[in-house]
Amino acid sequence: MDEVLVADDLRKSYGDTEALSGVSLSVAEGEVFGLIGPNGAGKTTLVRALTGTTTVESGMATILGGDPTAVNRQRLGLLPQDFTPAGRLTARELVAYYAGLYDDARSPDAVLDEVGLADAADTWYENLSGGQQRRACIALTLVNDPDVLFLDEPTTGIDPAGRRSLWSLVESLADSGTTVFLTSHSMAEVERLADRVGLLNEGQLVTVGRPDELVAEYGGESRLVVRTAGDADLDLESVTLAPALRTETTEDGVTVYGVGPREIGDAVAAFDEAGVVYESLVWKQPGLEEVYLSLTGEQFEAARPAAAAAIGGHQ
Ligand SMILES: Nc1ncnc2c1ncn2[C@@H]1O[C@H](COP(=O)(O)OP(=O)(O)OP(=O)(O)O)[C@@H](O)[C@H]1O
Repeated sequence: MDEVLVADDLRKSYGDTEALSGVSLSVAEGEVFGLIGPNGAGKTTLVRALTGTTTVESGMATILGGDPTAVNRQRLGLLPQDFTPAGRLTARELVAYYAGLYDDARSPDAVLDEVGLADAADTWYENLSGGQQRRACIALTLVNDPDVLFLDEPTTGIDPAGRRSLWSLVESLADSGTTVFLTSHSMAEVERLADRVGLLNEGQLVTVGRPDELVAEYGGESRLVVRTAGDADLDLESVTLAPALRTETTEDGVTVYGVGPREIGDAVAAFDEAGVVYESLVWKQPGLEEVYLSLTGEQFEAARPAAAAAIGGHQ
């Protein structure tokens, strides 16, 4: 399969800030590549290098086999994170305006229909809801039927049903051969859409792989989260868990690591038999979010353990 995007040891600094510290990757035709990473990791800079809108100090980028600054712009679609088109044009006028910039553009109404905006086609952009505005922006990137589509946080502000329909749209675009470079902070979005994921942290590509590969390698164990808020006297010694399980006490309960799908019943029974009063029990399988947290070293406040205890069950 042809490589549509290639980054080879890209380096770029802004003053003392090294935004890209030797990034190499390639994306094949029809692939959806998901780029994740913390704020300031260098994601936008990488997209800009790949689309020829910023220069790099060293390394090489190619898009559709050529230099990004020389690429035929008719073949690209780019949805930036922040993009505000003219407010006093209707959705249809906006799409028609952008269609006029290309030699060969799609029908504005067909594109509006595709992003779920057919009913709001005659509404001024400024009067569309936030989610509708984002859909209109996506429509603008599709009007030239691009071969390569860069989407930066495409579904921010879009309601859950709309998000799912846009995910289906991205999937069908990829099925028809469009290469998609997706930047997102939504792990659910990336897990659903991306064939491969790259995690960028402090200008370096920390890992690249299929979502399931990354989850298997870095996601950690499945776990049972027991919330016992108010039960300050939780006595783990009295909970007879299988020896292989590991527990960690948190501010509002306990997390039991290593609980597979078939062990959930026994683990819950162990808490019941010990008379533990719990508010909720949640079984979690690791996903891309756990990969992200483990590789970036970030933690959600709520997930921070108050104290850790490895009891390994009761022997
Ligand atoms: N034009 C610029 N001038 C100075 N510094 C910049 C410029 N653009 C980016 N940077 C810096 O380079 C680093 C990488 O920024 P970049 O925008 O690529 O990160 P990002 O991963 O896209 O972040 P976010 O998730 O917040 O959008 C940051 O430290 C940022 O402050």
